Amino acid sequence: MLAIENCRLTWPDFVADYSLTVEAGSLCAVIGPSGGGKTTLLHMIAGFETPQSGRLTFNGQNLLPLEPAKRPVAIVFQDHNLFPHLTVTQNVGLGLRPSLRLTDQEKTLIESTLDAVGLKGFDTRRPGEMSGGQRQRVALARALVSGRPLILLDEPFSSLDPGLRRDMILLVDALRRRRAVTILMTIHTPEDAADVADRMAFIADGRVAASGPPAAILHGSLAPRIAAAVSNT
Ligand SMILES: Nc1ncnc2c1ncn2[C@@H]1O[C@H](COP(=O)(O)OP(=O)(O)OP(=O)(O)O)[C@@H](O)[C@H]1O
Repeated sequence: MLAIENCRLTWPDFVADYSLTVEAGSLCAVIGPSGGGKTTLLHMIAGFETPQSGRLTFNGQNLLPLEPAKRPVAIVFQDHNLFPHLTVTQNVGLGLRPSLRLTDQEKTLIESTLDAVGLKGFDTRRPGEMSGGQRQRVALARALVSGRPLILLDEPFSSLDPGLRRDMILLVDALRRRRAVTILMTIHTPEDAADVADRMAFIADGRVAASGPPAAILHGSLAPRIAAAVSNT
């Protein structure tokens, strides 16, 4: 289980105080108004931001003393951070070995992961030769090959058209079931994830204002705030 207890971050114009639990192996969609603190939450879990107080554990392990590379966490950014001069295999290989001196076993793992995300045969392509959706699949494959059990997706599919976005969310759902990973995904279009997420967390003003089953969040007392947040993004 991912357990975030009163993790507090303070800047001159923004204060966050997060509390949230996410069961291991589940998919939690993080929604809320722009500037509410969704990305900051993911950055804190990944170790890019350090809370002044609070507790952050994953399956009982305290993450706070660990630098980002040592955390059991892989993060996929909206702009996917692929290197344009590297092939698909090399970009994914960076998730395993930054030196890119890949063993045969690692190359096989990359091949099977590319297959799992629907990119069989794309291994020698470069990002510039692929569509936006295909590039996001490469970034997803890089996170998956790392073998890290907690995957954070920060608005990964918002630049895709609605049909493709939905396909990608279904792919994420299938992969997390097959690989038993825990996923936190920020999303501007909650309805895309309503039937696949186990949990939805609504974040505003640096706090988790509510979390629970998607139907309860989307149709509960927060519905007007969620509708306003979605229409403003
Ligand atoms: N390192 C930092 N220094 C100062 N302020 C920061 C820092 N990191 C985040 N913030 C502030 O935290 C607030 C929340 O930003 P965040 O990016 O987490 O929101 P968000 O909900 O992800 O928004 P969006 O949906 O627009 O991406 C913003 O006001 C931002 O300026």
